[in-house]
Amino acid sequence: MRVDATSLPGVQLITPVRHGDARGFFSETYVESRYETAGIPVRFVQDNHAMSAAIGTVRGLHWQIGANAQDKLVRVTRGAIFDVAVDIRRASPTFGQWVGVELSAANWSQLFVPIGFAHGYCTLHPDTEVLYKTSAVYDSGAERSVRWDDPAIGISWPPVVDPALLSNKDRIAPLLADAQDLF
Ligand SMILES: Cc1cn([C@H]2C[C@H](O)[C@@H](COP(=O)(O)OP(=O)(O)O[C@H]3O[C@H](C)C(=O)[C@H](O)[C@H]3O)O2)c(=O)[nH]c1=O
Repeated sequence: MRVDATSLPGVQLITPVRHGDARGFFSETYVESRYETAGIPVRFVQDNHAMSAAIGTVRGLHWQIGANAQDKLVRVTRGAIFDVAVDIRRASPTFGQWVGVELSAANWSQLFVPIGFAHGYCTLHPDTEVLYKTSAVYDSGAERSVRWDDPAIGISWPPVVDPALLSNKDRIAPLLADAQDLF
């Protein structure tokens, strides 16, 4: 398993080993003890699976607050995404800064997004499937969001987001300056 730091301390890129043979491959995509050793001492309690049919689908930027704040471990099993984490901890020296990485079925990489970061992605292929673990369960009342294209954050999204396919919730998300319940 390879672990790489990103430009945002705490946000890590993990690439598990894929054992290939004439049939295909086998991969241990999560082993708690191995991830603890890698600096991800998190107990995950929920698995999510999202499929997006269209290229240029944007989901995010989201987080949960309070007891339902979530660490996330994100991977792609079909297609590809540009996966983004944004530091929303007001006291952080990197507040408002973002990091983006391509996660794909081809590169098999995972992104660890700790509590304190907003998360979002855009799809780079049709029928992209994203699987991710969270360290707290879903609570719609604890969900908060900020606009994916807020100029104050300035994420360099790939051209596929022109036009972006958005949920109604994401279409009306607030700017960072107006967002509620940052960390
Ligand atoms: C997140 C979530 C959603 N849902 C239900 C609620 C809606 O009926 C439906 C779609 O929810 P939503 O539009 O919030 O899904 P996304 O836009 O993909 O939201 C996710 O987007 C970004 C990328 C994230 O990191 C979060 O995990 C999450 O906010 O699934 C559930 O039942 N459980 C859940 O954990």
